[in-house]
Amino acid sequence: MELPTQPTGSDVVLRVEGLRVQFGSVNAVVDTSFELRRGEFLGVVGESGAGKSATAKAIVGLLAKNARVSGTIEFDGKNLVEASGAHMRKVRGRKIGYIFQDALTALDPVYTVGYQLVEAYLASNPKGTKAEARKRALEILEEVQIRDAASRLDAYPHQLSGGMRQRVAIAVALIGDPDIIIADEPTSALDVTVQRRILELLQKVCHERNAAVVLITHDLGVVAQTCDRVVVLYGGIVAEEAGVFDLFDTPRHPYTKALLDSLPKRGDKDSLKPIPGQAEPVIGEATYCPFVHRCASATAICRSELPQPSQVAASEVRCFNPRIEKGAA
Ligand SMILES: Nc1ncnc2c1ncn2[C@@H]1O[C@H](COP(=O)(O)OP(=O)(O)OP(=O)(O)O)[C@@H](O)[C@H]1O
Repeated sequence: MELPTQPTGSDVVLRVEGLRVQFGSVNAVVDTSFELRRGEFLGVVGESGAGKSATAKAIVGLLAKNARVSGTIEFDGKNLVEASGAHMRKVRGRKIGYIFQDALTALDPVYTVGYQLVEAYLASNPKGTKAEARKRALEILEEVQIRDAASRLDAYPHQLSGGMRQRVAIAVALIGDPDIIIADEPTSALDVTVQRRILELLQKVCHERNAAVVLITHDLGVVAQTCDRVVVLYGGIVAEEAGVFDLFDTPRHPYTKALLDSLPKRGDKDSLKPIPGQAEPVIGEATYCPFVHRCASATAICRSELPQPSQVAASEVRCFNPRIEKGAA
């Protein structure tokens, strides 16, 4: 289906509307909507099973074959949900780059770093020459701060450390100059210091290119460090969407509040409050709030209806009983 280009403002580069992903009777993504604006870092946060990866994979067309997808993922005037495999192969890597948690799965173990960068460059620049691609590969390795970049071109992925591999994965994602990067838990396999450096690098190189980033993570610390705006997923719906400052300052959804309370506070081990209970997969139609079993603010309506998005001050919230602080609009 052809869609009119940019219907919701010229700075919107990707629009997800009513996205649904089902694996048999499991509703991995129930009904998810958000927009991504040019040059911004959008965090998609939530616990395991919330539907983060399914959302990311739907955007790049890499869902498992048993997935049923509906809704709209509007990019460049097309609904990617209905796009052909050939169209997705053109979009992926060239216009939408992606970085996954484990660079070892993203990088091909049998090819050198240089070969993979050259291939990625030529896929996005079919008229380019091998010499040009090799030059660009070297430049981008230097840009992602790989020391001794010239000799690393001939290295195989397993010869590099985890942090270096993730830098190479970032280089592969960026070499085609995409408008968007989807980064799914890009640093969770790395130790904390390497994680911080990689995130700073991702921020720097994406800001320089004005590339927008969807950063998928279960780690609110990562969100605070890097993101402009945040989408909180729970049970396959967007529980809350807000600017990063508003989200941390005045969480409106009881789940967002619980997530923030579950973070360890500096110097106060007793402050940590884990969220009681466990997230449950959504089986069949979603007819009530998915957070209801764990929510201290739940009322009768939460058990019988799925809340729709509503605006509370600067946040969009799907909750019948959002947190409305004194003084908030
Ligand atoms: N290929 C699949 N077949 C069947 N069910 C799947 C498949 N992939 C995901 N699911 C289910 O869909 C739901 C959402 O999974 P998803 O991987 O999107 O969650 P997530 O938020 O990314 O979690 P995590 O942080 O653990 O990766 C889960 O209940 C999961 O078991």
